[in-house]
Amino acid sequence: MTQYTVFLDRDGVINHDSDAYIKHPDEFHFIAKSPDAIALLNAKGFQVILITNQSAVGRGIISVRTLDAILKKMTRGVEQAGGRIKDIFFCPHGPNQGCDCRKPKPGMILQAVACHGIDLKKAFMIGDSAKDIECGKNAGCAINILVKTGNGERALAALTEKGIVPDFLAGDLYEAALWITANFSSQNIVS
Ligand SMILES: O=P(O)(O)OC[C@@H](O)[C@H]1O[C@@H](OP(=O)(O)O)[C@@H](O)[C@@H](O)[C@@H]1O
Ligand SMILES: [Mg+2]
Ligand SMILES: [Zn+2]
Repeated sequence: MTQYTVFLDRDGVINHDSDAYIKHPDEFHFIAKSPDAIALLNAKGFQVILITNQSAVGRGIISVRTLDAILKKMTRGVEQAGGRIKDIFFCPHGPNQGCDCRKPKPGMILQAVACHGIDLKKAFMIGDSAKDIECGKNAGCAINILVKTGNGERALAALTEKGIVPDFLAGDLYEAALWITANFSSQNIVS
């Protein structure tokens, strides 16, 4: 039976975001209990996959090498808390490059589905921006959760404007993980 999957946005969900981009590992700071949230999801049988726009690369602000160092710091912190991120998909392109992977396009999620045989009826997307929720919906994730950290409050207003309602609104990633693990177990999310 295929596993449950939680797709996670990075900036504003796992770590504090910056309007000036996260340009160096020293600028990467976990949001409280986000590593514990990933460990909790794993402990209950949910695999976690990262889906992140990193236009700072395409804008020439950081190199892929620096992005890799930032992601390694994130992965180390998650593993120290007993969690594991199964795979990382990032879009390095700028908004004007017309790629298929930049959220809200579903490309990164569809790539993950192809790589890992993911059942989207058993998949969640958690993000802090409207583009994360739209990405999850565009890909066909069963449950799309907005967190209030990062851009969350602005995103809620933007989504409401568009008539898009997240399936759940959580204070932060840890609250989202508590809700997921309390409400979903072995049956499909969408019958
Ligand atoms: O939240 P995720 O997808 O993990 O990453 C978002 C980041 O790539 C950056 O995305 C940028 O948007 P533009 O890409 O410049 O439109 C801005 O929102 C930055 O504040 C933010 O750090
Ligand atoms: Mg974000
Ligand atoms: Zn892209």
